[in-house]
Amino acid sequence: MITVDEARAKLFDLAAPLDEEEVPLTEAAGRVLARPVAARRDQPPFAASSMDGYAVKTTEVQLHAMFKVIGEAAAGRRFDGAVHAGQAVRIFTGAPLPEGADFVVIQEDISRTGDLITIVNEPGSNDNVRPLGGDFRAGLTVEAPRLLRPADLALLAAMNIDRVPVVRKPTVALISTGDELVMPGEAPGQDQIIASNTFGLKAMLEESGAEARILPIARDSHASLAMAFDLARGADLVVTIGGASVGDHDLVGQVAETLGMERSFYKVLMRPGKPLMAGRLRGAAMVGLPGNPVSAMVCGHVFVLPMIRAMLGLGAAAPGLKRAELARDLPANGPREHYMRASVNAQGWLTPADTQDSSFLSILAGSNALLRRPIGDPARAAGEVVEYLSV
Ligand SMILES: Nc1nc2c(c(=O)[nH]1)N[C@H]1C(S)=C(S)[C@@H](COP(=O)(O)OP(=O)(O)OC[C@H]3O[C@@H](n4cnc5c(N)ncnc54)[C@H](O)[C@@H]3O)O[C@H]1N2
Ligand code: MOO
Repeated sequence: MITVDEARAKLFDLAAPLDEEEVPLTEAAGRVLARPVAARRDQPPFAASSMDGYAVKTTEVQLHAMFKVIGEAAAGRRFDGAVHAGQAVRIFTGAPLPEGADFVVIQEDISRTGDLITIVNEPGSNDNVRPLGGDFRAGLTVEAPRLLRPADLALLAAMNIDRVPVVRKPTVALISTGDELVMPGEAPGQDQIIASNTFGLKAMLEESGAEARILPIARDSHASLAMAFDLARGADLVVTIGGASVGDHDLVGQVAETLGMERSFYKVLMRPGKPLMAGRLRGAAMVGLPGNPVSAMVCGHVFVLPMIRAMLGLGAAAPGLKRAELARDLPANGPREHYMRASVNAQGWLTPADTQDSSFLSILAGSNALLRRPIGDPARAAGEVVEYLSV
């Protein structure tokens, strides 16, 4: 058996970064920028007023000074002409500063009678002018790879980028396997349960930028599993759930190998998640998750999400760990890396759940952390600092 880190390294070998595609700016949120893009213009493209007021010459700005208003400059409509000594142009926020003017006196500091204005309050030294290119100059680049957030989209728009090169979304085919499973909403037979893992995994994967497709449940037979693998053709990653262990009906590995799967590894020193398998099948990465619902979700966080990030060009990295103080004592850990369901409160105290059964989804859903206990971790006392993964 290999360690969690060794398994993840092997999974990264199966998860090469995908190629790029171009999408309209409106569809670029949450996507990963594939290569640097450069601003097509200066912003602002002219010296602009940052306030509503009057544009004048700095040298003439002083308390009680008087000016004649000779025109108006609004956002989108500049004043055609120049400001000379003793003159002012009515100006609004965002308007280009007229030629000859380099200061905007805000209207609160002005008294106006007809075409004449007087500065009635101390105007201060702030010129209320945004210089040309003050925000950015043409050629400024947004670097890649970068997960595009709302502020990035606003910046790209201002840069006049209407189509954005992004990394293609990894497509994932999710296959639940087992004679005991029915889909949510169906009427289960006496010995049946509802397929749950696929739904949790689909949500998890899509939150991370993949596109996941839930395939029909595969039954515990060669023919049914082979058909499911056929339906998965075209996906970048095929994820099976269940049938990974050593029972007579655990056929996933066997069937995948008959179809040509080159195995990368089987079984990891991990709890839950021991019977994890992975390989390459028909040009796609294949990951076989254990069927126990919590095991499948934990493996999703520890292995599948890092693979998705690698495919998105965000690098091959383990999920980030945070630190908290243990709220109670814990016995020594055994020979497998343990991911314990736990809750971290606002004060930073982490309480492991009393029940760690790898099939209890109610416990997982009530947790916000997976406490990571290294192989052979000694007993820990309340108050010790431990590492966890936010979930
Ligand atoms: N003799 C041994 N038995 C088992 C071992 C072992 O080492 N020796 N390992 C145990 C561990 S650990 C795990 S984890 C499970 C995983 O087994 P499989 O991957 O083969 O999973 P199944 O047997 O198909 O199912 C396990 C369990 O999960 C339920 N399940 C399966 N798929 C779904 C789904 N999509 N949604 C909800 N629930 C699902 C299934 O009904 C079973 O109850 O093996 C242990 N056994
Ligand atoms: O490895 Mo299993 O996932 O402990 O339940």
